[in-house]
Amino acid sequence: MLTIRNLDLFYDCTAASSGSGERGHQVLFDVNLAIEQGDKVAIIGPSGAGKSSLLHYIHKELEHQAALCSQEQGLVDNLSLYHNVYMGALARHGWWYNLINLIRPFSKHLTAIQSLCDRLELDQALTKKVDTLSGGQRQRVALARAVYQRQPVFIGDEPFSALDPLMARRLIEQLFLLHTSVIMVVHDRELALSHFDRVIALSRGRVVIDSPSDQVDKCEVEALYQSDVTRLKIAC
Ligand SMILES: Nc1ncnc2c1ncn2[C@@H]1O[C@H](COP(=O)(O)OP(=O)(O)OP(=O)(O)O)[C@@H](O)[C@H]1O
Repeated sequence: MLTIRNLDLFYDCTAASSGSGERGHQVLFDVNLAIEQGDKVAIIGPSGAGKSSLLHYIHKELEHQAALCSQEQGLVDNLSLYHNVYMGALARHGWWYNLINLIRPFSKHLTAIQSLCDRLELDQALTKKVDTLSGGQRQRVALARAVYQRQPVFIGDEPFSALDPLMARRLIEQLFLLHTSVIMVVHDRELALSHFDRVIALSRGRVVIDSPSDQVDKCEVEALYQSDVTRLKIAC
């Protein structure tokens, strides 16, 4: 589905064949990856390792078959939960259809969005404005909007950071049912190892682990995070 070879990425997200100071701050170094259809991939690594940068690069490459749920949710506060989720479907319809639906929602979409919200444990009225929702509820609205794009690939940048771990596990199972492939930055290492088929770990812009999750050495993962802490302590 996607092959990345010798990727060097700079802060302006320009890909180049080799590292060079003149391109600015380099964030990814010589990344080589192949992502297949059906893969359920967790991307882990310490803060600043380059996870979001890699994820956005992957989204750019898979743009026409992938829905992105990014950290910047981009919800429209004075619109309802329904309208925010419906935004995922805007590209599937013409402007006239979208305009009518904005004024008077079609029952077909009301039913589909209600059912999706039920699956994502979002038990709020569809008419509720999103600025009255909690952080975790807003995160699930953003999640629902991405799912409502109905793309085969789901790409998520820590979409569960405001949710309790048990709910996060249930929602991942729903995402796996709703998408052929899932590629997600995950902060919770336990979750990455227990629920995803494959784990990619980054450290300082390099891929240091790319393995089936049941073959990942947990000590190696912990050392990855620990080495970052040690580095910080030495710097202090
Ligand atoms: N737009 C940007 N301009 C300049 N530097 C950037 C930009 N975006 C990211 N960076 C830098 O790139 C590096 C990797 O950032 P990135 O957000 O990809 O890391 P991350 O692993 O996702 O971090 P976190 O877990 O904290 O979200 C960091 O050093 C960051 O400061």
